[in-house]
Amino acid sequence: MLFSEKLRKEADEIYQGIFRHPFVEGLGKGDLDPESIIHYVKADFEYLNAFMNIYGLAIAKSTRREDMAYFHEQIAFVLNGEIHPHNNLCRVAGVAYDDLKGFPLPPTADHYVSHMKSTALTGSMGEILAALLPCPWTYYEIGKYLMETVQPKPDHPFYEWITFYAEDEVGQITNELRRRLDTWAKGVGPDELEKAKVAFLKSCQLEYRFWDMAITKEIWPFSVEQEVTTS
Ligand SMILES: Cc1ncc(C[n+]2csc(CCO)c2C)c(N)n1
Repeated sequence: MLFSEKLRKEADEIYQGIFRHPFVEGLGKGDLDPESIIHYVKADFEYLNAFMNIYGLAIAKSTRREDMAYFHEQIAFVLNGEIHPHNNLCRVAGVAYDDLKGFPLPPTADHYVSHMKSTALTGSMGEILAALLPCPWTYYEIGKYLMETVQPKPDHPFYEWITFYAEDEVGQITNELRRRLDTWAKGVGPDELEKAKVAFLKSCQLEYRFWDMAITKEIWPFSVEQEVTTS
């Protein structure tokens, strides 16, 4: 069994929890609370900015041009592609996308980004790939799950969101990340594999919590000024 297949098996309970999460159910039913959508998009815009920073850290660690080119391509996808599902969410919530940019990350999103950043700074290439993988992989599976269970028509409120993540492009991103992780895994010992597994499972848990964060509209306990470094 490939390393990524083992990871997927270990994380199955978390994936099933994500498919049944109220936010994901709401996407399927088309009846999400606009305030939860707004909370999600505000956090996700900054999460995606941090995600691009992390790809930049991965480039800094790369020793092969081929790896640099790969991470560079991924930045372009996040920059240009992920706008579409966000625009869909904003339209349903009745808000302008520009009004949701530049907000500090709520605690869970902050934790998720910190986990990926510290892994990128201190971990091996395999650990970095493992920490990044649940991001496209859980969304691709959510997309496919909603396609199968809801079979949305173009008039479904979240048709673009669902079809965007169920599409081949996100599938290919997932498969390419898996392929790279599996190649790395073949050349390292059990201690290295264990560290990558821990990084992967933590990101899966934080994907679950990210949905929770939107439903509960999670905020910091005190409203002190917080720095936002991107816009
Ligand atoms: C919390 C959170 N997790 C995953 C995604 C989806 N996503 C983000 S970047 C990317 C491409 C990876 O190269 C994908 C599929 C999201 N938007 N927000």
